[in-house]
Amino acid sequence: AAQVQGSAAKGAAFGSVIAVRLLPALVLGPVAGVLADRFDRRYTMVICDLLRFVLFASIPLVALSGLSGAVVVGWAAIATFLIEGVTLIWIPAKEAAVPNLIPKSRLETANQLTLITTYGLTPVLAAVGLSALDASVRAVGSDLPDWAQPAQLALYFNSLSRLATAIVVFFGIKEISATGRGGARGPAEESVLRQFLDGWRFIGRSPLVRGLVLGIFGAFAGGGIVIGTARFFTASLSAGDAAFYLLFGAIFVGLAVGIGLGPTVVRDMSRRRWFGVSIVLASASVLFLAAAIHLSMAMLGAILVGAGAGMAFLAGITLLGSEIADDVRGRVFAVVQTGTRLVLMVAISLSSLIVGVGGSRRLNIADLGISVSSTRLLLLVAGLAGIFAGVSAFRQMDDKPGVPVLADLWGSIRGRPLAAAEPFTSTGFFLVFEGGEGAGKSTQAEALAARLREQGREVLLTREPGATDVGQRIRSLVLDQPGGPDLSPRAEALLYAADRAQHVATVVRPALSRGAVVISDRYVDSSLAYQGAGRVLPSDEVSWLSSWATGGLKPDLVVVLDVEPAVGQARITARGGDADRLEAESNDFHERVRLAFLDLAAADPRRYLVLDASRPAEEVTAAVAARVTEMLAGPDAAEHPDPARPPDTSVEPKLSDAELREFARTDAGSPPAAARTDAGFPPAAVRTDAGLPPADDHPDPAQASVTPPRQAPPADADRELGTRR
Ligand SMILES: Nc1ncnc2c1ncn2[C@@H]1O[C@H](COP(=O)(O)OP(=O)(O)OP(=O)(O)O)[C@@H](O)[C@H]1O
Ligand SMILES: Cc1cn([C@H]2C[C@H](O)[C@@H](COP(=O)(O)O)O2)c(=O)[nH]c1=O
Repeated sequence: AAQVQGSAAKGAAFGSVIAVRLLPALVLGPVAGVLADRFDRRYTMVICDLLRFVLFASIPLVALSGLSGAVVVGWAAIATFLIEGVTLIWIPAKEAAVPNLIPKSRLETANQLTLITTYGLTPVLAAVGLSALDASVRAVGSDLPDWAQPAQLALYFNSLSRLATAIVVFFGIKEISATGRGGARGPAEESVLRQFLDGWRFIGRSPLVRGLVLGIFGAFAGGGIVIGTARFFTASLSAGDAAFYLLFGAIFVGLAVGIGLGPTVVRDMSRRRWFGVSIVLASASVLFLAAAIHLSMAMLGAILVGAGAGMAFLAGITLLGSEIADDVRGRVFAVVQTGTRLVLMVAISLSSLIVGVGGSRRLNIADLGISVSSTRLLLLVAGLAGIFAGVSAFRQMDDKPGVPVLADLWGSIRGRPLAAAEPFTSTGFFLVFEGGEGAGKSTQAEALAARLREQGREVLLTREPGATDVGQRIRSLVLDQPGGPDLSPRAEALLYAADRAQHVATVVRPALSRGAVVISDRYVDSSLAYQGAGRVLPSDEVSWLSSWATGGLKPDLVVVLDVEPAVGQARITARGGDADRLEAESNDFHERVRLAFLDLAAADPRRYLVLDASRPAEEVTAAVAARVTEMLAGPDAAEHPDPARPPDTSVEPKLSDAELREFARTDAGSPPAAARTDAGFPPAAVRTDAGLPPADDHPDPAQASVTPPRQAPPADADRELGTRR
């Protein structure tokens, strides 16, 4: 088509070639999915294979029949077209059946095997086998009968391989009928049209599927552009055909590496996240290709493109297989299959047309005479579009909102993926006071609690360690001295984490679920500062431990009361009593602790308020109250205009139970914007950390009592921890 003279004719020729290649996919693709979901998949596969057996065999047989060359070629084209069509029906039936035969945990390994054999081993074996056949047939002599020509033999082989598959599937894998959408159920009751429309509706409605489809199409579009521009690209490197094949080979090496080693490298990383990250990797590598000035750079880029695409492909089909219900799986696979063909063909054809026409242009920018190649521009656009698709897919599918992706990836590679926030719905506000010894945390926490109660809010004043029965025992283990246990830093970190886990599960979460304002004297940052910076344990490990203990619960606001250790120490001495194990640590230790608090605050200024705690207590209280009032009024002020009235939990959650359940099944990664928690805003709105809480995670407010650490709780509804000293 590209060689046709005249741009209009060229365009028409291109259009027809694309149309002919895509017609079977366009016509049969949508129906294929309905067939896979409507009928017994085993019979569908067997019938398709028998048809392919006949069609493949017919090509050489017609050639032998003595009909004219035009008829032979014409039939070969028609048969190929029909084979393509039948294959389009066979693939979704097979793809939708596989997840029913394999345990979910082994699906990825099965997909690895399928992809490596389909795209790696089998084509190579076929090429080697065919050339061996060709060589041995030629060795026999030139006067071979027509039926024994290598191409004819290859077609008979194809034909027989379909017959073999049909026999194996029919007699050997009867489970295909017994599981999932099997023949026992017979054709579905809805009409084909209805099923077809339902399939599309499902894809449009489900963020997971939308994300997958978007990501896969984006990746294929990028891949198509890379293939379409490859020859021009090697020319722009002043390299010849050999370089073109080298780059092509590099992409396949990358694919094999991605598919073969990807899961071993990322280990337990969420597959939803891995999918998005892989697409971004592939697309960023396309950008790298666009900028390559040497063949070695291009080779590296091509390997990375392949690796990213291979990982995305593997993650994508595994997610499709494992997360999509059996009754729509065939239709989803069919859409993906049809769409990818379409996107790939259009991307290859259009990109080669554009770069063919565009060539290389010399732009005179400020007399610099810069040469801009349309190939590279196109690669640039493809890379950017791919990154956009990857990021969008990631956002749609993310099942760990709030967990930083690079840290999560790194944790996964090291074998310690970060935990997703625990499912949880909150209408409350969580505030933490942090700081060194004697900074005034208890003083400020009590003052704030009193103010908020005056406004009619339910306030829970609590602390770490020691807010629960278990916590009190832990507190005396970690802090009592002399005569206390000689704790190692790790044991100390684990004890604080255990106290926190109990505290969050039995005190903090229940109160937040009720809509209370929870004020805690110390929380996670104390572990990061004392065990991390103070005891010099790796802070990411301490952070992981705390995040695991709390199920990812983050405060809405952390107030860091900053004071020089000497000043705090003087206040404690003035207060009287013996220094505990940590108070008795060196000045250097307490300096490290102080700097750690300041570093934590600097890294996330929206969630922290750092105050100079050497100022008079009342000034500090006023500053805290101003920030808290602003946050509590925040974007939700209109929702709870009367501060004397606690938030109306009867309107929460905003989604019905059924919607929440659906949401949790298909979209646990994307809580509605109003319900997000990680950034701290909106404080008084519903907080769902990860979609639907399991049934027993809805604590009964009546039972969600706080165990007082030192004295009985006051009789009123607000529960308070006793004064500590
Ligand atoms: N801004 C302030 N200026 C002077 N003294 C203060 C100030 N805030 C608190 N104090 C006093 O300092 C002492 C320690 O205060 P507080 O118990 O509130 O500190 P803390 O940070 O909770 O201590 P700890 O680290 O032991 O938990 C108390 O006697 C308190 O009255
Ligand atoms: C939560 C937490 C606390 N610590 C240390 C900090 C203090 O020295 C004590 C608690 O005493 P306080 O008088 O109640 O402030 O424990 C820690 O090292 N790690 C933590 O996670």
